[in-house]
Amino acid sequence: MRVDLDHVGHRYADGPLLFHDLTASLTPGHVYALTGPSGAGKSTLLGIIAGWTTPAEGQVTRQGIDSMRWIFQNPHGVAQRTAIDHVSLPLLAKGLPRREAEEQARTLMDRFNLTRVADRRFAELSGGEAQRLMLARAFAAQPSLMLVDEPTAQLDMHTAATVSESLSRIARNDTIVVVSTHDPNTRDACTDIIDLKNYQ
Ligand SMILES: Nc1ncnc2c1ncn2[C@@H]1O[C@H](COP(=O)(O)OP(=O)(O)OP(=O)(O)O)[C@@H](O)[C@H]1O
Repeated sequence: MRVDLDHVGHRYADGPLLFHDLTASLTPGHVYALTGPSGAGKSTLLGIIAGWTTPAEGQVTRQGIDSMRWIFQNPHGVAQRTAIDHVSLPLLAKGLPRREAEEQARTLMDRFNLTRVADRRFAELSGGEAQRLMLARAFAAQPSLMLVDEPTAQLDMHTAATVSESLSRIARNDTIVVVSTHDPNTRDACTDIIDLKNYQ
């Protein structure tokens, strides 16, 4: 399972070249921070990695990527459903019996420090809890590729720190994780850094 970027660069129509000559191999077990100044093309590169945008330059090759999850800066959940329901659902969808799905969901939630709020409704969660829940839910689906766009952008510093801390623990040998971020704590929680500043 891997995504290879080979001399990738991008510009929109006749706009300026955002970045160029980016060569990198993304493999499971790593959490890649995608950093760079505002407008450098972080979200664009996430779209290129996902295969949604064709780069203006270079090649992207994907091997063994059969599922993908996006997590955006605003957590979206079902207000009246409990936190654990959100994490159990992808497990139930995979065919697990309810009891087993809930057991696995609780184990996952524990990893994201959500045990205390497992039975709370989504509407009652704090911003950091809701964002961590999005990470736990995405992991429950066991995607090969997980793309996280500015997960702490809407959070205060303390809450953001709890999300960054969870990111540091999500490296898994069956998922490639890429996180676009401005936040130095989030960057430091990742295992690798791709700084677009170096490709301008
Ligand atoms: N579909 C599009 N068509 C034309 N220009 C675009 C499109 N999407 C993004 N851009 C421009 O490309 C540049 C890079 O945008 P992008 O959102 O990838 O940057 P970013 O590094 O994620 O920025 P930020 O940190 O502010 O979120 C910006 O100038 C943006 O206005």
